[in-house]
Amino acid sequence: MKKYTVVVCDHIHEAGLKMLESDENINFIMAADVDKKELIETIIPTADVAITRSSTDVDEFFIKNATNMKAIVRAGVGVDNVDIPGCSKEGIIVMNVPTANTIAAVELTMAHMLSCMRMFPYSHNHLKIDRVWKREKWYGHEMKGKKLGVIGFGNIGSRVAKRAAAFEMDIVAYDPYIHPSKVTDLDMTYTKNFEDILACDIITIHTPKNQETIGMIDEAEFAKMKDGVVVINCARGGLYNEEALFNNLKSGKVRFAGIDVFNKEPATDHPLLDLDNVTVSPHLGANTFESQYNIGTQAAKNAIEAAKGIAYPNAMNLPIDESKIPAFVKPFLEMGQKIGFLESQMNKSQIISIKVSGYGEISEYVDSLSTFVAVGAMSQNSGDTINYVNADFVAKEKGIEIESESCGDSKVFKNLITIKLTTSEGTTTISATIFDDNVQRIVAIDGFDIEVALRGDMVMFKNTDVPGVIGSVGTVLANHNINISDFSLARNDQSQALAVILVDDIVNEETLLELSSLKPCLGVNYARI
Ligand SMILES: NC(=O)c1ccc[n+]([C@@H]2O[C@H](COP(=O)([O-])OP(=O)(O)OC[C@H]3O[C@@H](n4cnc5c(N)ncnc54)[C@H](O)[C@@H]3O)[C@@H](O)[C@H]2O)c1
Ligand SMILES: O=C(O)[C@H](O)COP(=O)(O)O
Repeated sequence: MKKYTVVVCDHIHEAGLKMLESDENINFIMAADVDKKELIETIIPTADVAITRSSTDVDEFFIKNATNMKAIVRAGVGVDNVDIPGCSKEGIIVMNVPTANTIAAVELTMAHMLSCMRMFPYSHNHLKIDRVWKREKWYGHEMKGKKLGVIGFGNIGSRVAKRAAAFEMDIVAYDPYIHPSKVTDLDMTYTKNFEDILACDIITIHTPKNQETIGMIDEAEFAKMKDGVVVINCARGGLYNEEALFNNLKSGKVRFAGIDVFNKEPATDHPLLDLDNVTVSPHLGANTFESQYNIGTQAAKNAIEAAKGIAYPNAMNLPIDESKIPAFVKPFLEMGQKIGFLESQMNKSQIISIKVSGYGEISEYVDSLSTFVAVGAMSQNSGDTINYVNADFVAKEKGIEIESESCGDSKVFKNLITIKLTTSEGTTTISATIFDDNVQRIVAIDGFDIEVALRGDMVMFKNTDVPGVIGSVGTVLANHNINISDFSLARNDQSQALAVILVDDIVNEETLLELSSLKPCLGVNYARI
């Protein structure tokens, strides 16, 4: 029985571990407490799938050692510590578990907000640790009537806003990537002007960490804030420049900050910890029993499915999200891959370019289609190492140009794809469609209108259009004991003919040579689909 190795690199809920343990196809290794260098050097090379969290960086070192890896499941949301392009290059699919910890992070954000407004941890410690009862020291501020600036109105930001609205706060949201109605439908203010956020009483950030958002709030932004502003970060360390945050907390410009995440974690020696106007937590946004149960079980399920090649839920680097494509597209993708494979066999030399054109509704999906065609075309030379994740990278590395074009409607077919493969020795162009009964059909090869199925062993015989050719070709094949299952013929206006012959047996070199030595022959190609 085939066994797949799933390595768990960080702690996940026991229920998830049990799922892995009880699957008979899974060889499961719990490596959360293994030193990271040892993990990567000795265990990662054996893994088909790895489950990670923010404590395991999937960086160049990790990827270099992930020689057997098919997929990585990030048991949580943030993938800022996963080198996604690096994984794509090696054909590793990256998945996350996007919404399972949303509520946990939302509620921790509210906890920090309330703590900052009432200095709660400090009054708590004053009484509990120092045993001082000094109520006049701990005047807080109310949330009601204050302006809350929410940066990033996704799963977490939008829910923080709803909870803050229940505290009767005025919400201003900044998120250029959503439709404003997502905010205005909730009777909140949507702004495209970042300064509106900087003018708020409390600012909370909920964006991913990427090149655009790192240091999004720096000295210049702090300078524009209200004196006595409160800032919260339960998203990712570094979204507020930490040095600027420290300076502005120290000066009192920022009255209080609630911080769950740090640029470098673990952060036990961070300067922010020396200040007495911050509430801090050690990256606890996802740490509730409910959320960890949900994440652990979903991550385990996804890892098992990915290991077995069944599904890749929430894959971030596949060319297409299968759950979002209409059913009619899938057979075209499959057929595109087959045609890429066929053309690369018809024209066995260095591939220079691949051009994919789509007519009809399929034209909206030509980009995804071109990836599938590239997988088919390159698999002839690259075998197992080519897949949908790395095809575009490998093509680029090999200097293969991939082009896709969306054309209008086809004059004849509801949907039509045309794939042109250019190699150092010539060009092959095939057009194909899917008939209503879901049958894949080639409808043209190199300018010949010919209807052919895409299957099995195919001999393409091109000749000058003179009498007797069909008989001669049939005789050669019969002499070699090769049975013909289908014979299609087309002619062009240059007195040439093309026969596509589907045969039941493998055609060897000797037979192909004999065919090409027939007098009217202009070329013979053979492909196995
Ligand atoms: N502290 C924790 O333990 C914890 C837990 C869960 C999530 N997170 C982090 O919280 C953040 C938000 O997670 P989510 O689940 O809400 O993600 P999400 O993808 O649902 O929402 C992110 C939102 O940010 C917006 N955005 C992106 N770039 C932006 C920009 N430049 N300016 C303004 N808005 C921008 C996006 O349009 C999106 O609406 C992520 O960084 C995630 O890693 C932290
Ligand atoms: O992005 C996330 O999902 C959170 O930051 C949680 O990270 P963690 O899984 O390392 O706790």
